[in-house]
Amino acid sequence: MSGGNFGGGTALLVLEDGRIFRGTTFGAVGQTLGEAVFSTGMTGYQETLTDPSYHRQIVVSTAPQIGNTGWNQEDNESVGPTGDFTEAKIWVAGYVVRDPSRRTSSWRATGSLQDELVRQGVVGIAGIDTRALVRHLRTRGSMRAGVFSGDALAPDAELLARVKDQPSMLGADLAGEVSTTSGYVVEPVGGEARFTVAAIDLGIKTNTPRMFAERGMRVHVLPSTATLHDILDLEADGVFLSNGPGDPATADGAVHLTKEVLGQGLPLFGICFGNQILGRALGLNTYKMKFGHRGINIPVVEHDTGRIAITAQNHGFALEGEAGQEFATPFGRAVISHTCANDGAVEGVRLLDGSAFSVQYHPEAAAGPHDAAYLFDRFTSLLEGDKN
Ligand SMILES: NC(=O)CC[C@H](N)C(=O)O
Repeated sequence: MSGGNFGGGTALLVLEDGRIFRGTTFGAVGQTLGEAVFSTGMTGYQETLTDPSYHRQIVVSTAPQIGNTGWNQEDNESVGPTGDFTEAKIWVAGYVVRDPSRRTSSWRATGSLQDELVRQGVVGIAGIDTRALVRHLRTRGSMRAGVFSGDALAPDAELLARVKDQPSMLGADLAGEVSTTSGYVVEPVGGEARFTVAAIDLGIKTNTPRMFAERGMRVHVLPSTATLHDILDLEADGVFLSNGPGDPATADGAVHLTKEVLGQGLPLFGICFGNQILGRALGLNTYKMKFGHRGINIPVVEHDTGRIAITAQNHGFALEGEAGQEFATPFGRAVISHTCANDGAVEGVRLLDGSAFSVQYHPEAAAGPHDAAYLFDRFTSLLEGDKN
């Protein structure tokens, strides 16, 4: 299978602090704007590219060779516009790599990464010294950026002006831009549903409903605008708050809904953006991290047990708080249950009575290690009535 035709033309990556990296065209030719962030995952580029949480971000891959396994119809993490799992959108705004594979080699591949980027009009850049770029982003922090090639090329000062003209990720309200508008249902694996879960889609990854379905749950994936009435109408046994893009400080609607759900005493579980929203509903604040956590080998400590899980992560914001800190909320006492072993960032919260809990990392693990899959079992036990 051919790897596609790339590397022909000049492409520029322009950062908002004026630093410019020169490379070659990769994927679509043209212009894209977004926040430059880096991911350290050595595998799973298709899951990363299709994760709706990356909406409006230009992703830099620290893994130097990208594209070896091409593109397949199984690893998509977004749902297609018609609810079709095989026809998934690439959500990243742009893709920055060192060395794109010239050849696709996988029995699952239906095409090349290059061709899929072109088909979906996603502008990339290759031949970049990604080590230098990532060191720059670690020192200066994630920042606004643009990739330019073909007709979009212009004098540096003009490109920089375009980069600075875009809105910042701080204050960006994006969940409504990626959420399903109609809702859809994911049926339990093996027939009869043991429980019904209302999943609020703020940018949900496809593997999450699948994890519930494998545990005998019927999952109603609801739009980000869903109300408590929608949840009660379904007679849902529990509520799930998904991952998603943007600044959690803007997600007032989801925070309000979460408070209502907690007020009803319905079991609640959240992942990533969902963790930030549960935290806010419990009275915590969020902040923008310098360069965030994006990768598939990030260690997290669970304070109850001292157990460490190696986790998949993708977040640029975090909750304020200290490891093991307990605090009062209108819904009972809560605790900062998990923190990152690298930098102490908050990675989980829960109500002490066990009825609501969430994590900043990705137990659905697509891509990533499966250490944290037990959290789906914990939610299952919670729906069975066991709060521990
Ligand atoms: N993956 C996510 O849910 C990301 C949450 C949020 N947008 C952040 O960057 O922190």
